[in-house]
Amino acid sequence: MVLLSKPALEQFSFIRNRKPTTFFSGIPLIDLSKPDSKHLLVEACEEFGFFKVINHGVPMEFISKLESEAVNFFSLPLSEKEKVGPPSPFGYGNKSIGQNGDVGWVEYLLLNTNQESISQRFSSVFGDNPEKFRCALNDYVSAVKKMACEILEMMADGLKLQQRNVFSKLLMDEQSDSVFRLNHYPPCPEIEALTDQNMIGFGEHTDPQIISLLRSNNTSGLQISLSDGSWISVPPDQNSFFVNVGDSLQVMTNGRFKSVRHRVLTNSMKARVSMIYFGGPPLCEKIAPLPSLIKGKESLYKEFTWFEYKRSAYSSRLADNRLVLFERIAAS
Ligand SMILES: C=C1C[C@]23C[C@@]1(O)CC[C@H]2[C@@]12CCC[C@@](C)(C(=O)O1)[C@H]2[C@@H]3C(=O)O
Ligand SMILES: O=C(O)CCC(=O)C(=O)O
Ligand SMILES: [Fe+2]
Repeated sequence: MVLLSKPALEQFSFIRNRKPTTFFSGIPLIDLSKPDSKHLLVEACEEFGFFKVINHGVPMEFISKLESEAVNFFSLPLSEKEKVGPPSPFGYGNKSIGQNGDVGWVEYLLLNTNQESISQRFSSVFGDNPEKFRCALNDYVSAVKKMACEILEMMADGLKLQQRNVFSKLLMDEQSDSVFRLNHYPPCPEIEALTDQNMIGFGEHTDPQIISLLRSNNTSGLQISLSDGSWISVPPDQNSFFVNVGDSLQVMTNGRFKSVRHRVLTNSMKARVSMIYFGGPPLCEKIAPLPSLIKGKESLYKEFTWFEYKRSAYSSRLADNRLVLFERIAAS
């Protein structure tokens, strides 16, 4: 990324009242090796829509290999990276997020998890060994998807649902519309010194899918919003995964689980590199509250297909509440 002139800076958002970061120590910690974690997991999804996972089973080798491929890619000259951009919606993006005017201090690669299309489009930038990137991606995504399914099955158990694969089967489906994203947030010490504010790397939003699994290097920046609207900084941990409840899971649990609003502030000293797997259902899948989670209550959402939701998401701004369109108006 290149440094910007003052007028060019105006397109970015900043956070005022810059204070030294204080990290929140109350993020729920889920140990996947303990079957009893299912209760903690349900509590975490109800209170925060967010938690940290240890003993996740993803080999460190897979993580390091993909991270190093990502670092290599982002170190290429801009002209090379732009050969696989702009994202439509997949591909390399720089500062622009989505198609509707959102910008952040970030560059990224947005991919669908269909390996065929990745290899074809990316072979030019991955130079003499595109296979290496493809393998690293494949190993990582398969391991993370497995973890996502385990977590979703523990959630179903914790919710006492009869069908423990009610959520995970959507990710396991061949047609699952899952997405993978590599984000790079370069440090920007000059800009932050000039303005004495933190820049927004990735503006506030909720993830539309069912579940997102995020792994970052040891650079801070991720913040989540609590139910009172305050923002808290998540202590980075390169050995763990962070999990977000997505909008679709909020709907399927009839609002019992909350999709977490989150954002990323840039770190003025260190680059942040994150890799996120967004587990989504097939496009034709009907998303609606599960009957057993409505019992005795009102259904809070109308039924819609993932295709309908996604179409509406892609015409929204990042910070929009995308679920309002699908809420049922309570009968009075
Ligand atoms: C501004 C946008 C970017 C986004 C598509 C959208 O129109 C609204 C949702 C955004 C988001 C957030 C989570 C990850 C992501 C890939 C997704 O599925 O929805 C992004 C989309 C994107 O970056 O294209
Ligand atoms: O890069 C991060 O740490 C989070 C980014 C994010 O929330 C997203 O890509 O949806
Ligand atoms: Fe996100």
